[in-house]
Amino acid sequence: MSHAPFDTQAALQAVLASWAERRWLRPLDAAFADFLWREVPDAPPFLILAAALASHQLGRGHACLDLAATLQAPALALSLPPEGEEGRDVLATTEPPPLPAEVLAGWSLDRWQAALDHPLLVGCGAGDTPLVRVGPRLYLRRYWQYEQDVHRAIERRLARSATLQAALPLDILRPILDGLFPPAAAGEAGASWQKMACALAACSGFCILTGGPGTGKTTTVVRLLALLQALALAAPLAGEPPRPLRIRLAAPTGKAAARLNESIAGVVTRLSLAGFEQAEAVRAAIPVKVSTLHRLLGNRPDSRHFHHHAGHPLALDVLVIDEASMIDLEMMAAVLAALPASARLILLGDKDQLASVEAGAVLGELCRHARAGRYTPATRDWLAAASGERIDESLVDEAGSALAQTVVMLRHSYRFSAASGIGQLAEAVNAGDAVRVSEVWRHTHADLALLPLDAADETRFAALVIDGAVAGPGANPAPPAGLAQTAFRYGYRHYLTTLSEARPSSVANQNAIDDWARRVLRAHGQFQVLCALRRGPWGVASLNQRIARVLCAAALIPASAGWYPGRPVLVTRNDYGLGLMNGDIGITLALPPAADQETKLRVAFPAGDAGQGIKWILPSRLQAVETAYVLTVHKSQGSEFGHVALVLPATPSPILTRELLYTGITRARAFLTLVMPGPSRLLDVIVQRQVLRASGLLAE
Ligand SMILES: Nc1ncnc2c1ncn2[C@@H]1O[C@H](COP(=O)(O)OP(=O)(O)OP(=O)(O)O)[C@@H](O)[C@H]1O
Repeated sequence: MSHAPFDTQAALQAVLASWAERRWLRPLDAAFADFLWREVPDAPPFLILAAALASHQLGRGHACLDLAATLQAPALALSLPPEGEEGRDVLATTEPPPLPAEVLAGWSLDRWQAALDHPLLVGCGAGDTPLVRVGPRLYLRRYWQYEQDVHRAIERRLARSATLQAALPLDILRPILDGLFPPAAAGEAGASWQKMACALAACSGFCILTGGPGTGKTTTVVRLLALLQALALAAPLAGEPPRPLRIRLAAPTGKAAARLNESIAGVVTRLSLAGFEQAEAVRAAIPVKVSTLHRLLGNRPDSRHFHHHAGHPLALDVLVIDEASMIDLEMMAAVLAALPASARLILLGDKDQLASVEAGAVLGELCRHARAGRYTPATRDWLAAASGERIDESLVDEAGSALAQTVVMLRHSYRFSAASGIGQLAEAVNAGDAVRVSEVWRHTHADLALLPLDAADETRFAALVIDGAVAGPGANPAPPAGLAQTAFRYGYRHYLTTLSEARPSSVANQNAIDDWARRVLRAHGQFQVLCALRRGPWGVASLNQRIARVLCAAALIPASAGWYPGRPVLVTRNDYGLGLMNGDIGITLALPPAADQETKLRVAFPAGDAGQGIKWILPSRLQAVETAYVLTVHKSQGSEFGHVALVLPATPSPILTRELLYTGITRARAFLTLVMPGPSRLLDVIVQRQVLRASGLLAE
């Protein structure tokens, strides 16, 4: 009996066709396979299979196909069958397609790699083959190139560290650092890491500050920018007059840019620069405007290319990118290409969050060893002299890479105290520790609730979405009276009543109208339902409809479909014409009628780049929006809300991973309700499942 009954062109074409028909593969993946077969009719079937799967993996965020992982656990590595189709036959009339495990049965890594040995189609480096194989990783050429470009560009920047360090005399650096981190703050847990981060970043062309929510990434980067400006103003390069550095702040999405825009001005204003020689000049030289990466690079309509690139670099000295976990490989390559060789790149982000949905989990990959530190003895000693802080010996490693010397993980959360349920839960989930997760639920926390919810339990569902209420049998545990802080536990009633009660009576005063929109948007930010999946009864589509019905039945909104006042919408595609970015959230408002006119519906969006402004858009101009009573955790990245109700599905799915749960939990600023329609052991399964993105960024 043949081990591989699918190893003929006809058999494999039938497999790929059946997968494409079921949407297990994207039309693009199947078309790629067809193209290769047309171009090279004698290509081995398992080469074509690998090519189609490499394309499929790209669609799932992997930079390449990991052949070894695919052979070891095909369903897990490929996430096939996809979400919602596990274990059931959706189209009962047709024969179920063969599973990847059946197709790959009997194949070894050696044999698969040998099948890929085809010089016309698969190369092993530079060349013009459509595919590139590096060991067990198979790439589409473009993504191999991006990975190479990113790898090399980072190495080049890291190579400047020694020169930068040598050019930075400690007698200049140390007093500035001590001024930015006065001893009182240095005594607190975590402050020393912030100080060390500034020291390391000051002498590197590339650095990463990673840390969970509220660990002080923004605070630290503002101090770092003050340090860099103070150095530039005090000790200019030989022969040059002192000039402030040209610094730009950016974020991958409009939402993330808007959030940093909101916070950074306050942090800069509050920054204590007592004792600084040119304090106000330093402060004035720290920018407070944040743009999206697309805007910074100058996107060109209908093109993958940007206005700024290696041949036309950005005119800047320092680029800070916040929420860097959302940068995909292609964007990272574009950013690095457009940066002048002398510019510094500083990435801020939470390495444990979900990565971009596009291919490449760049930040996660670069921070793979951040927890372990891996600082060399030389770094330890230099840091001790530069900052007065000592690294714990467990984080020292003689063999630490150049990259490890410029990655700093901030380890203390200033937002969540040691007693915070959200903080403890996030940590336990992040550590993949199911026992600690159940331990968290055994205690009472003022900021955490667990709500088991039956699909048919309309009353409790309504209480949650309208008033943020968590009550009834099984709701665990109710905060004791002394701890209850109901003030922040809003539901959607909060923004909907702000909408009706704060509405100006006349359209004449634009300031009053804008102010009303700002209040509604702020109130809306106090509560958000999140979920994991798109499909099924606990997916985004059904939950959105269900919530609209509940709010309509409570007379909080006038309709549950179409455009109506109160409808929150999420932008799902960048629209440069309207200045809206994928992920932006707006609220539909009925403007008060001007004389003789009808009420006009407009959607109010925070203007983002312009700070506190409001953008008013006619609903009919919004081509790519969805109702946003519920967001997927993926879409919620880069946003935070006062109270988050995180709804898990009733059954496991490959989408449910530790990173997803962690990202969902950490979207909550003040209160988290975890809604569990399924058994509590589902949490254990999720906590133990990690996203492993195939990549070779650190593999060289
Ligand atoms: N060294 C410190 N001492 C005291 N408070 C601090 C310190 N660093 C940060 N904070 C406070 O902790 C809070 C969170 O800080 P910050 O916003 O800088 O964190 P972040 O990591 O950028 O947060 P986010 O997860 O929202 O991006 C702020 O209120 C800030 O003032």
